[in-house]
Amino acid sequence: EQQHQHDTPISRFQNYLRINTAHPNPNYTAPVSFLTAIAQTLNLQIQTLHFTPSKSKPLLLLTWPGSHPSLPSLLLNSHLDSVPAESHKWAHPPFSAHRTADGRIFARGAQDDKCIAIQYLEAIRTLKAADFAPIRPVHLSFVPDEEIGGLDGVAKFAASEEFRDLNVGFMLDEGQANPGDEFRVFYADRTPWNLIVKAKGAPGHGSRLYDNGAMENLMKSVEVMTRFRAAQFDVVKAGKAALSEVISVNPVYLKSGIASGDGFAMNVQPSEAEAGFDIRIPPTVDPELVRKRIAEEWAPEARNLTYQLIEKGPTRDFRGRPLATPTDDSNPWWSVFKQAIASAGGKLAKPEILASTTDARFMRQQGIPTLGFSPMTNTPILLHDHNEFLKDTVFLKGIKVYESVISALSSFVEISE
Ligand SMILES: CSCC[C@H](NC=O)C(=O)O
Ligand SMILES: [Zn+2]
Ligand SMILES: [Zn+2]
Repeated sequence: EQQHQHDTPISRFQNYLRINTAHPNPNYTAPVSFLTAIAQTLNLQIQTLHFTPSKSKPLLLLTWPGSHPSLPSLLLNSHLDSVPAESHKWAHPPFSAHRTADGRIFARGAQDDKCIAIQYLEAIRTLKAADFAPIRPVHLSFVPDEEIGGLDGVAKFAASEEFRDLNVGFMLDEGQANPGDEFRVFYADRTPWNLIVKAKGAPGHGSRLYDNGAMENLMKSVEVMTRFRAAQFDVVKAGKAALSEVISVNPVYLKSGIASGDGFAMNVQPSEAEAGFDIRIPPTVDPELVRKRIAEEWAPEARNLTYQLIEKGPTRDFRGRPLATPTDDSNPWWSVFKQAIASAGGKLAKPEILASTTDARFMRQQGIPTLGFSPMTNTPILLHDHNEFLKDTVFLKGIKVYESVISALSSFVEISE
């Protein structure tokens, strides 16, 4: 039966997955054309925005107008790009969107996050077919470069006049799968920092023992950071916090040595050494304390160390508050969202902080309440992994969930006290 249906929610999902938008050279033209064509069939308003002079990083913005255009709107966000895939390590090619007999659809982006892009649109298709009309405007943004930090995507969009004109009251962005049967929801991300520590020291013969070599200076630094890492991890291991609630510090590269031929001069102690770290800061931590720790303990000048700290996005909103969206009755959007999940027959897990990072931080910076949500239950967490897949039944159930969520969020009118 399925084989005879060439234009279904599943086939549209598969066709979207077949567009290779993996870094380092994501094709942004093809997905924008593909989604534009769908938007035309749904009679949505269509805009393509550019925030780079070369116009190579389009942002597609769709609008379903509301009957009360002056009310704050709902924004549904997803990113166009994906991380690279090592094809030869996959059971099915990562841009084939191959569907197995048991319904698993394999593709890079199946979970992260092309599912939600098509689910938003399919939910709108169903709602329109049922003559549902939103009170608030509903906007959909399909953005470039999330996987590389979003600086030419959401960061510029969130700061733009076009964005201000949307008068966004609430945003939904991507979340993460759950192997269990509850829907996960995320009220904050951790902020990513890159730290590069550089050591200098006296060079010398490989046989000599002396103080203050570059390697020794760097390794002391690595030791101190490793101890901090272990202490944070112990808190998690003791069950006192989730992984996403502590600071993570992970070394990602080490660089030193005097090149010689195909290898290194083994009897020369080098005069320079360098290490790179991925650091993630939860919203509960004062970032200033981490900056201080880096300067005083991890890379002190006194040990001949210098460092470069690249903070990839904000840690506080424009009022100086942590980037976290309230998930209690103080946030009317939360209550409506929660109720809509229940109406769709779903169970909601306890709201979490996301261990990684999404575009949501730039919206929270603007003070816009934003939840991370990808309706994937009974699904292994495969984002950025080999053999990323999503089951057809899970994908279709997600459309139903969004029908409930989009209709509820776009039609509630806040009762002011
Ligand atoms: C430097 S921002 C990188 C954003 C990226 N997002 C998804 O994986 C992440 O590493 O969490
Ligand atoms: Zn993602
Ligand atoms: Zn990702």
